[in-house]
Amino acid sequence: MIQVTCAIIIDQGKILVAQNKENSDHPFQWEFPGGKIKSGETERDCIVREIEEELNLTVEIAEALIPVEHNYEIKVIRLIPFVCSLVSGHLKLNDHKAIKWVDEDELDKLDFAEADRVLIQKSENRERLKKYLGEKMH
Ligand SMILES: Nc1nc2c([nH]c(=O)n2[C@@H]2O[C@H](COP(=O)(O)OP(=O)(O)OP(=O)(O)O)[C@@H](O)[C@H]2O)c(=O)[nH]1
Repeated sequence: MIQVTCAIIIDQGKILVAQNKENSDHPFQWEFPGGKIKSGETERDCIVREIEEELNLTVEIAEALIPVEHNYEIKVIRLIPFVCSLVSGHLKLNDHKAIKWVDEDELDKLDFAEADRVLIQKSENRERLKKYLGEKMH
């Protein structure tokens, strides 16, 4: 099983979602940015590193959400989510086709990678997310 962290970055009540490139495993689908945990690395170190690498942003972890496991047949992943706030940085798209900031109700309309859909549909994750939405985190 591949261990993958992802960041649900919330700023001013909106959530950052990232679109995969055409040549990725899930072309044009949306996901939360992140990536595979390197050996010897903590989950928390991994997500902060990945967001720097992929988006050139520094984030701070607010809370861990509940991980989900998903079998894509070609691979099984454990997706480990963290709610994060923005600290600094100028956004660069180093890995993705696009990003956008969405409201919570838009999450259900996006064409997400399957693991991400399971993640956001989990009622406990949804409940935990709500407390960061509609308010500024700083
Ligand atoms: N980052 C990320 N990957 C996800 C999500 N959902 C999901 O199914 N995945 C899958 O999990 C795997 C993560 O791999 P990755 O390519 O993002 O990780 P990485 O940056 O460490 O990869 P690399 O160093 O091998 O290029 C991919 O197969 C990706 O399709 C998600 O929300 N975020």
